Amino acid sequence: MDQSTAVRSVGGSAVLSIGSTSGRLKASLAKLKASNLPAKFFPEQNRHRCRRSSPVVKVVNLLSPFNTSVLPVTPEDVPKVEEKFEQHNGIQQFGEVSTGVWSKPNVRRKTKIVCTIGPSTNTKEMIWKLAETGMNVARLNMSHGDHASHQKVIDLVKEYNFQNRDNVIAIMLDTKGPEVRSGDLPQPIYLQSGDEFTFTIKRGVGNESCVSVNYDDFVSDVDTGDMLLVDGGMMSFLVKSKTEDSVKCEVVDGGELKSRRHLNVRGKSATLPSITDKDWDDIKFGVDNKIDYYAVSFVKDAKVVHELKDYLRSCGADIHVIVKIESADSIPNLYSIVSASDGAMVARGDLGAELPIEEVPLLQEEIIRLCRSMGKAVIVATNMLESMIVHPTPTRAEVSDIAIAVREGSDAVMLSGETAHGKYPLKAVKVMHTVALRTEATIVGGEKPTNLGQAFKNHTSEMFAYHATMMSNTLGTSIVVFTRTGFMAILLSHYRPCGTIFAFTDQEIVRQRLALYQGICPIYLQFSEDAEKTFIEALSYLQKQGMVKEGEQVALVQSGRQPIWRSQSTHNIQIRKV
Ligand SMILES: Nc1ncnc2c1ncn2[C@@H]1O[C@H](COP(=O)(O)OP(=O)(O)OP(=O)(O)O)[C@@H](O)[C@H]1O
Ligand SMILES: CC(=O)C(=O)O
Repeated sequence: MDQSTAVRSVGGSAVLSIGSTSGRLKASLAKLKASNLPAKFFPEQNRHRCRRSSPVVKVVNLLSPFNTSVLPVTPEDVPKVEEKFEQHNGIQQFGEVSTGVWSKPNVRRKTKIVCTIGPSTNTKEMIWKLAETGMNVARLNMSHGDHASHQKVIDLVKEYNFQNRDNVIAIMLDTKGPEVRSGDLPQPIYLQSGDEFTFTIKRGVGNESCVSVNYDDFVSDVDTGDMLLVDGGMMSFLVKSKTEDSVKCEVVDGGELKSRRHLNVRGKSATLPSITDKDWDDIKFGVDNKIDYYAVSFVKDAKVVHELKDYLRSCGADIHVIVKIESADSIPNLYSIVSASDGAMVARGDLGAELPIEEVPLLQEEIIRLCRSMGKAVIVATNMLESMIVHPTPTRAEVSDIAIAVREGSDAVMLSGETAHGKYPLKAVKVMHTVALRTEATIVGGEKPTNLGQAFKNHTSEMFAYHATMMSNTLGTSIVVFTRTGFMAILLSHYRPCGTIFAFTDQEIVRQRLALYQGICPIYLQFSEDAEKTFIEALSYLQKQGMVKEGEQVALVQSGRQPIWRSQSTHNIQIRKV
C-alpha cells in the first residue's frame, strides 16, 4: 500500500503514466527538476515524517489518461462527469455507480467542504449530487429563506444520511446575527460615482434616491466621513451628513443596488447584541431539528458563546458552536472567543468590510494557527470560487486561495453563493475537491501544533493521540478509532496524521459531527459487548469497502475520555494486520 491512504491510488499509476505521455509532455516534465522544488516536497529527505509522493510524480499522474483518482477540472471534462449523473433516472441509483466507499471523494480528501444550500441546490436531486460530489457539511444561511424552506433541506440531508450509511453530511445553521441590511426596492437602482444617495431608518422607503435600513440605531452608529460598504465593498458610499432619521451619502464606487443588501461601516461593528431575537428563534429551530453546528455571526466576545452554550445545556441539546470571526470588535478578544467555542470560521466577507482588506490573509493565518493550537475546528469561508457563480472555471487566484487554506491547516473550506445561487454548484464542489486533494498530497504530515498539549488537559489521551500519529506515519498505516463522544477522533485529527482516521461510532450524532474534521472518515457501527468482535467487524467493513487491503497494517487506538471496553486505567495502540 502507498503510505498515504489519501493518495494511494494516484501514486500507483506513476510508471504507467510516464509511458503514456507524449514527447512534448515528457520534455516539459523533465524541466520540473527536483532541485527546482523546495526540499520539503521530497519525502526521502524527511524519512522520519510521513512518506508522500513528490509533486513531480503527481504532475505526471494528473496528466495521465489512466488516472482516475484526481477529478478533472477543465470545463470540457467536467460536464462529462455531470452527464454521468444525468444518465441515471432517479438519484437513488448513485449507489450502483459507486465501487465501494473508497471511490467516494469524501473519503479520499482530508480537508472538508462546507456547501451553502440555496435556490440552486435545495432539491433532493441536488443535495444527493452535492453529497456524492464531495459536500461534507450543508450550511443553512438564516439571513435568507424561512423555517419551512430550511426544514425541507434539513429533512433531505437527514434522509440522505439515513439512506447512505457509508457517507454522512453534517448540518450547520448560520445565524443572521445583527446584520444591517438595506430594504426592498421595486427594481435595482444604478448609481454612479458622485451621485447623492440617502439611507433612512424610516420603514418602507425604496426609490431612486433613498432606501430604508433595517436597524434603528443606524444613524447614531454612523458619523460624517465614515465609509459605508454594500456587499462587502461591491459599492461604497461616503457619509456627507445626517439628520435624525437619515444618512446622506455620496457614491464613491457605483454599481447596481439591489434589494436587501448587506451594509457595513468600515472599521465599526454595529452596537447590537450578537444574538438577536430572530437568532434565538432560529437557534430554537436548530435545537428542535437536532442540527450539528451553529455558526454564530458577529461574535464580539466570549460572553455570548457562554450564553448560547448555557442555553443549549438547559435544553439538553448536543450542538457544537462555531464562532464566526467577522467583526472588528472580535479581534482583541480572539483568544477567549475561540477558547469558549468548538471552532471558528474565518468569515472573510464581513471581516474584510469591517477591517482593512489587506488584514484578511494575515488574520486568516493567525486564526487558523490559534484554532490548531487550541484543538478547535477551523473553517475558511467566502469568495473561494466566487467567479464560478457565473463561470464554469475558476480563476487561478481562486485555486491558489483554496490551496493556501489547505496548507495553512484548515479543517474545512466553504462555498457560499457558488452553491447557494450559482450556475455551477457541482463543478464548484468538484474544483474544490480536486484542488484540496492535490494540495494535500504535497503536505508533510505529522507536525504537532504548538501548545496542543495545554488545550485538552487530558494528558493520557493526548499522549496516545500523539504516539498513534507518529506510529501510523512511520508505518504508513491508517488509524482506526472507536468513539462514543468523538473526543479521541477529534484529538487525532488535530495531530493531522498522514493516513485516514477511520472513526467508528455507535452514536449517529457523533457520526454527523465528525464530518467537519480534517482527515476523519466517520462510520456508524453498533458496538458489541466483546471488543475483539467489534474490531474484527470494523476491519472487515473497511476491507469490504476497499478502504484497507488484506495484509495491510492499521493502527488501532483504544483511548479517550470515556472507556468503551477497556477498564479505566488501560489505553492501548495496536498495530494489526488486516
Ligand atoms: N436559503 C436561501 N434562500 C434563498 N436564497 C439564498 C439562501 N441562501 C443563500 N441564498 C442566496 O445566495 C446568496 C449567497 O449566499 P451567502 O450565504 O453567501 O449569503 P450572504 O453571506 O448573506 O451574502 P449576502 O450578503 O450577499 O446575502 C445570498 O445572497 C442569497 O441571495
Ligand atoms: C460567511 C460570512 O458570513 C462572511 O464571510 O461574512
